[in-house]
Amino acid sequence: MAEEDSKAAVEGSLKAVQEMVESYIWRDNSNGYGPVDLTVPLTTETPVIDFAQLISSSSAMDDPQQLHKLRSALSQWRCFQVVNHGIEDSFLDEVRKLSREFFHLPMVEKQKYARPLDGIEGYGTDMVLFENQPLDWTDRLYLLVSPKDEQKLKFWPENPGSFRNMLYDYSARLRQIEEQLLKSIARSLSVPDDCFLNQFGERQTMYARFNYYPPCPRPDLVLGLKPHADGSGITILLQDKEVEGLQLLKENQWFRVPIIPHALIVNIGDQLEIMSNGILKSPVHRALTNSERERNTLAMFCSPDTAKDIEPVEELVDDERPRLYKKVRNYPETYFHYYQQGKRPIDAVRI
Ligand SMILES: O=C(O)CCC(=O)C(=O)O
Ligand SMILES: [Fe+2]
Repeated sequence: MAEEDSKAAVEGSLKAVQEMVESYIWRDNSNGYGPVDLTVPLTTETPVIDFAQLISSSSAMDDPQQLHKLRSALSQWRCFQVVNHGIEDSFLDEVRKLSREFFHLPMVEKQKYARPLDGIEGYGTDMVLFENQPLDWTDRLYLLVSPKDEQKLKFWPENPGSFRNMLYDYSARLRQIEEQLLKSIARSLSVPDDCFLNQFGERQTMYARFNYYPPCPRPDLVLGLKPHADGSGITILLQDKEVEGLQLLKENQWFRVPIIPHALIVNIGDQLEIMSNGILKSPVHRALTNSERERNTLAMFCSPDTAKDIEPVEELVDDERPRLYKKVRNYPETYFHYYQQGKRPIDAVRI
């Protein structure tokens, strides 16, 4: 190769790397969520709900105090941490260990479960749908867990060996917690216990998203996960036990969510916002990166059956509070489209 040509080739590839790096930089252009900020306050008051006490308050012996606590957690933070949920600490540690082991496998092994270009399930990075889309500094494994007959096992890792069983067990345990929470949330709003669950239907969906954030040299410029609210009904998140990273937007200010090692974080998704006629709101949140340590989290998205219409429950619509959202079916479809543009999908279904 002539000297000039090889110089051009080097410059070309440097430019390509430069462009790649640029595409990870979070630019706060039009959406107003602000720049990456590593110094925001820690939320000392993120509500903590004792699940065992909450459940006993949903039985005949009603305990209004727990329901009030839940109601105020939801209206102030739109999110809470659940302790005493009945899942053993050792099992949660096992879930974390297996997910870390998966992401540490050689790329050729992980590629066996790679997400196809036109699909959403499998192992991979952000779907790039638009020019200038800021990329998330993360690898993910995204799997549909329910309904069972729609699982695509070809994307479910067989390595580590107990990964699949772990996911079966974990999702079954979470399903029970989810159903109890939806009943308690309904009760805290003084509407019939089953009104949200009925809209979720017999074939409600559950997706697991394993998030792996590798160490990033510029946590001040690059986000692990850009600001978003979840498109689920509710999301149950297992945070990393040691490395913090989740931030929550409350009244236009970002707060760091503290680690409670064996708690589950629950947040409202857009579809429960719709069903509650906006009395509940889905919180905007984002994940930061860390320059020294990787971070692993597992989000379980629990949502209504995509073949069913969802809409505000009638008990929460009246003359004083008119209906605020349209009837929608298959909300996740709308969601993905808007999400990747950094827009709020919920705005598309407001009346
Ligand atoms: O990793 C986190 O802390 C947040 C994950 C999350 O928000 C999501 O997967 O939707
Ligand atoms: Fe999220």
